[in-house]
Amino acid sequence: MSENTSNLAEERTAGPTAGPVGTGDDEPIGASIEVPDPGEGPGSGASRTAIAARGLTVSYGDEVALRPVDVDVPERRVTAIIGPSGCGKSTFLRCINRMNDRVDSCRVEGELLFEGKDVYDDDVDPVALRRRIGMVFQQPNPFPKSIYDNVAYGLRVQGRTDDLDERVERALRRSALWDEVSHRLDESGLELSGGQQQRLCIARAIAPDPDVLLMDEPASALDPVATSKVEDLIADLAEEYTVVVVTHNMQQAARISDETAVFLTGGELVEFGDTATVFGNPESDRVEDYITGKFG
Ligand SMILES: Nc1ncnc2c1ncn2[C@@H]1O[C@H](COP(=O)(O)OP(=O)(O)OP(=O)(O)O)[C@@H](O)[C@H]1O
Repeated sequence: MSENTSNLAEERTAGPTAGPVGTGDDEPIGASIEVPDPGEGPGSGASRTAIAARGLTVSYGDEVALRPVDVDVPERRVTAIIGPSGCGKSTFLRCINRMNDRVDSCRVEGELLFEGKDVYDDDVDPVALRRRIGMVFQQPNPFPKSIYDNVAYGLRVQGRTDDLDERVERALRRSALWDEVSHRLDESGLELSGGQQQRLCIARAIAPDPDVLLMDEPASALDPVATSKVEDLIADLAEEYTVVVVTHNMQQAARISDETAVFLTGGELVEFGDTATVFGNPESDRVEDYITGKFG
């Protein structure tokens, strides 16, 4: 994993993290969710904590969006965040790399620790933080630049232009896009299909080699084939990165994640645990009602 978090305060770099954040409608809840066996999953095995919330509370003006949240997100695993519309999933995700800083009315209390350091400490540079915690949004949002320049963007901003070709190729291979674009790297990223654009955005996010990848409904704007490719990719990425993914789609959460956090109305984290247990044998009756479609 990476060097000490103290460099969060030292770097002055920009990452390609900005972009539209979409919100979608809840997808219909399927009658049956295939539950993996406990211990199965993309990144099975003991893992240390990468991100921890301690009494994390978030309000927009007078409206409380997250009630005190305590959670430990393990390193190099896929953690899914599920829950009904408006329960604070995106708010939680955006706390992790301080995207909420951009919202004037947003007030954050409590602690959000990344490798033990509170990301809201005064000496943390949010831009340096976002270099280590990349983000992918619901709507694919490539820059109006070539495929190559999209992937190279964050590296160039950081002045890391040595071995640029190799780094771009590696990110595109890691995103399962290289074979489809290697012969047309000079073409605009906007000319790719929606699913390819989303994998390009993933390549752009991982090219600067972050530790964490935050994904806000990364497949909800995609067709089933493209969704399946992105799901496969998410599982692969957990070999190298800590992945936190917000999804409305419970089947998807069950398929791709090792851990699942269930937020319910009012911004309450009601259950967090390994995905097989959360879906197969939840502790909370409210969570059981939610995942079986009795409300939500
Ligand atoms: N920029 C904002 N300004 C004011 N209120 C906001 C803002 N963003 C979110 N909220 C409010 O905070 C609450 C949580 O919203 P959030 O987008 O985090 O929920 P969500 O679970 O991700 O919803 P969805 O599944 O619909 O995307 C909602 O009541 C929402 O209206």
